[in-house]
Amino acid sequence: MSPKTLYDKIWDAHVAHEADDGTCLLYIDRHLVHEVTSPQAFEGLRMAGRKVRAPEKTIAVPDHNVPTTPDRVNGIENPESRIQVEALDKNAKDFGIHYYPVHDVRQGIVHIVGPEQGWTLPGMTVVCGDSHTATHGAFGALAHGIGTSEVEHVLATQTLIQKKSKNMKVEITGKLQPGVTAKDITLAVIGETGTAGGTGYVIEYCGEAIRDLSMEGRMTVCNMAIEGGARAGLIAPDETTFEYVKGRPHAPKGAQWEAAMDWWKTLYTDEGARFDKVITLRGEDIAPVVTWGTSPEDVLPITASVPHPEDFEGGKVDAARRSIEYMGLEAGQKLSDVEIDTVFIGSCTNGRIEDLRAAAEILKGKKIKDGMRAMVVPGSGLVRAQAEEEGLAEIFKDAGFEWRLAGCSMCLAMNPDQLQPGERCAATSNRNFEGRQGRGGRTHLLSPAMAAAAAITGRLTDVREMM
Ligand SMILES: CC(C)[C@H](C(=O)O)[C@@H](O)C(=O)O
Ligand code: SF4
Repeated sequence: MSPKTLYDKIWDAHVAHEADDGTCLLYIDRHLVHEVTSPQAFEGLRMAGRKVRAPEKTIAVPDHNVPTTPDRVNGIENPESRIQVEALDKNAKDFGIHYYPVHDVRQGIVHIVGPEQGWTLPGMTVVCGDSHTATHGAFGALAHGIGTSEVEHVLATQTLIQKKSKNMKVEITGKLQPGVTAKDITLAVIGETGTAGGTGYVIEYCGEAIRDLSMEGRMTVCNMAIEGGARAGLIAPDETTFEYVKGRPHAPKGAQWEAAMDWWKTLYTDEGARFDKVITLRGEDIAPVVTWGTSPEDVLPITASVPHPEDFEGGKVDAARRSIEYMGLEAGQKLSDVEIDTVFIGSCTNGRIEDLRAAAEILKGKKIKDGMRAMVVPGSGLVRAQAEEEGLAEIFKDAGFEWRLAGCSMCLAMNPDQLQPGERCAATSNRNFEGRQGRGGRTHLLSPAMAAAAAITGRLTDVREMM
């Protein structure tokens, strides 16, 4: 048998049918659902008189629209948001799927809840009507976003029509320097490949620096595969993965666990398997980074300066000029001189307990800059509870942060957590598009530790100065 990549193996194990032109019908193991991209899909089923094919493999949670203040128990004020969340409440009930409603402590961002509850397992196919489904690839699962019509198709059939992508390897060799995190890795990779570098590929991340990451760090890396244009990102499962999964509410148990492990242990890229594209970065060369523009590829070490548009080539010159103008920056200005007024710690990229620990470590015994608006939005109710138990919540509150309830929040500002025009935010999320965090708002992407450092000084700051 010819050697296979990890992606090849998972793909081959899930193809139910292959047409002559290579289009495949892929079996789907887990379907995650949130309130934004599912209402029409359920409505389609209803109109056709169909049921959800595998309700036991379908998991829903409201996250994008939910307010994160304690008064959310009184309901959602914004009518559009309320309609979407209420539709999910009703659809979950009518179709009998697993559901974590707003008042459930397990509620949170779908990509944090899935792994936390043990729904996401190695070797699975995982889909969701959401681009950051790539997160689940950290378990060695083939996980990617789908559109609303595909959501309906998966609900009805538990299959998806797909063509296979090409194989890309992103290797991070060696060790990371102090102050450098999974977020810096994933941003640095996009800085290298650009937002289109992964188009048409599924990325396998590998190398010592990836192996050394915790599961949470691996989720951060895979989360942003989509920002690099890839269909999905994945990491071969290992002891770190198995240990994380074991004992989670929906993970297999007893003999089923043993059987699962037999399959999971075969999930690696065979010696000699062929990749269509390979990128290698040295872990030692990665610095704490920050974005300066309005695309995730606009990334530089915090020690650098805002670039000059002329430094770019072709169409990028104009894009850089526009980015710098929108961001209210000046070419040549030191990034560490850029003043910020808002800090957002949260999102499916960096809203897990280790992210909160990393930020709290920097904030301990310190205060945020006068006038700064800073908030921590834990990725799930369970992350929030854990942080309270560990005393992290107190550290954040003592420093001057708002301590919120779980949801997507200011990552994309579909709920009331928004930037005002001209406000500038250091954010641990994954997209810095124009107006992403509120119309006219400006976003700098960075790691949780870097966000904490910026909250204290009031400007983009090299976290290594505070360690
Ligand atoms: C709302 C949803 C469809 C969207 C996505 O697909 O990613 C959102 O989660 C985002 O991060 O922009
Ligand atoms: S936290 Fe942000 S990136 Fe993640 S699913 Fe929610 S809106 Fe999308």
